[in-house]
Amino acid sequence: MTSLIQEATRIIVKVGSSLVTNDGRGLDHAAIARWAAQIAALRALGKEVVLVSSGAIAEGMLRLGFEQRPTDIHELQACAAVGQMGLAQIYETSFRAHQIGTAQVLLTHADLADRERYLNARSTLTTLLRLGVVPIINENDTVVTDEIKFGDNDTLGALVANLIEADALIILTDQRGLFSADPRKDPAATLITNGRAGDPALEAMAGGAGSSLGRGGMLTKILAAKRAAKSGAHTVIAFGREAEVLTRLACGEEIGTELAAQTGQLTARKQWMADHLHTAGQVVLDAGAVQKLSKEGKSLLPIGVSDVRGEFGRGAVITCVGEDGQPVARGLSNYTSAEARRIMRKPSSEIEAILGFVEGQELIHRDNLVLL
Ligand SMILES: Nc1ncnc2c1ncn2[C@@H]1O[C@H](COP(=O)(O)OP(=O)(O)O)[C@@H](O)[C@H]1O
Ligand SMILES: N[C@@H](CCC(=O)OP(=O)(O)O)C(=O)O
Repeated sequence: MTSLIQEATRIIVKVGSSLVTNDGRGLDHAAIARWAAQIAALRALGKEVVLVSSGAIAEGMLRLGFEQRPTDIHELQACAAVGQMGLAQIYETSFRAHQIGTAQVLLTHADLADRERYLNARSTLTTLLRLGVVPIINENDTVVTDEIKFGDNDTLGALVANLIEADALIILTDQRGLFSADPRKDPAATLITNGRAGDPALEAMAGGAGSSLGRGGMLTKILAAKRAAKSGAHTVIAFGREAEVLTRLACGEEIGTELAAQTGQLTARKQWMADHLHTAGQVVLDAGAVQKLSKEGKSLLPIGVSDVRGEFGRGAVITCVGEDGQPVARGLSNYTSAEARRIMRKPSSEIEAILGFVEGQELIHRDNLVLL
C-alpha cells in the first residue's frame, strides 16, 4: 500500500488555527518553519503546493488582547484583519529561508460563485504555481457576513482543490486523523486509517470542534473530503505536529486517515457548477424529467419543468429539484427565469412560437448539467 499523496502532483495543504497559533498562545514559528521546509521538499520532488492557513482570528485575538472569542462579528473581522498581517509575515519569512516566494490570496464565497471571478481566481492561482510561488490562502473575513461565508477553512480548502483541479487535499489538524468518535470525549475511540470520501458512515463518527479556536471540527473535514472528491481529489487528515508528516506522506507512507476519491475528474465547467454553494434559482422537475436526468443521462427539456423559482439570467447556474424538493442536478440555464416560466410544460417545438427565438431545444443541455 502507498499513500494517496505519493502520486499527487498538485496538493492543497490546510492547517488549522490551533496548530498555527500553538493553541492560541501565539504563532508557532517553529512549526510553521517545519511545514515550510517540508513544502520546499515537496516542490523539489516536482509537486505544486497551495497552503490554506487558518489562524488569523486566533492570532488577532491575542494581538488585540481578547481573552474570549468575540461574539460581535465586526470584532471578529477586526481580529482577522490584525491576525492576517502576522500570518502573511511569518509565511513570507519562513518560505524565504528556502528561496520560495509566497502570495497572499484572500477569498470569499462570492468570488467562487461568480463565473468571471472564479475563472480569475483559478488563473491567478495557476499562474502563481507556474511562477514557483506558494499561494497562502485564507477566507477574506473582513468583507464577509454570515450568509456568504465559507464558514470554515476545511470547506475553503476543498473548494480550492476543485478550483485548480488538485489531486489531493491534506488537512493538518490537532488529532491524528478521524477517530471512531471524538477522542477528546471518548478515550476508547480508534483511528480510522482509510475510507471512501463521501461515505455517510464517516459523517456519523465526526463531531464538532474540540477547542474554542477551531471552527469546523471533524465533520467539516469529512464533508470537505466529499467535496474535494467531486473533482477527483483524495483527502488525508493527519496530525500537523507529526514529524515530517508532509514529506513522509509524499514518500508513500500511510499516516492519519486517507479518504480516497471514487470519481474521476469532472470537466472544469462541471466542477464549477458542482462547487456552487448558492445558485441563482430553481426549477422543479416532474417525475419523468427526474428519471430522464438521473437515470438516462438526458438533457432537461422545458416540458419536464413544472415550476420556476427565483430570478435568473441566461447562463446562470440553477438547481433542479424534484417535486419533493430534493436537489437532483445543477446546470447552466439556456433561458432567463421569465422565459423559462413561459415555456415550462411546453414541447420544445413550441419555443419559437412562444418566445420568438430559440436558444436551444433544452432548458439545460446535458453538457452543462451535473448530477448531485
Ligand atoms: N471523530 C473524531 N475524530 C477526531 N477528532 C474529532 C472527532 N469528532 C470531533 N473531533 C474534534 O475535532 C477537532 C479538530 O477540529 P478543529 O478544532 O476544527 O481543528 P482545526 O483547527 O485543525 O480545523 C479535534 O480536536 C476533536 O476534538
Ligand atoms: N479565516 C479564519 C479561519 C477559521 C477556521 O476555519 O478555523 P479552523 O477550523 O481552525 O480551520 C481564520 O483565519 O481565523
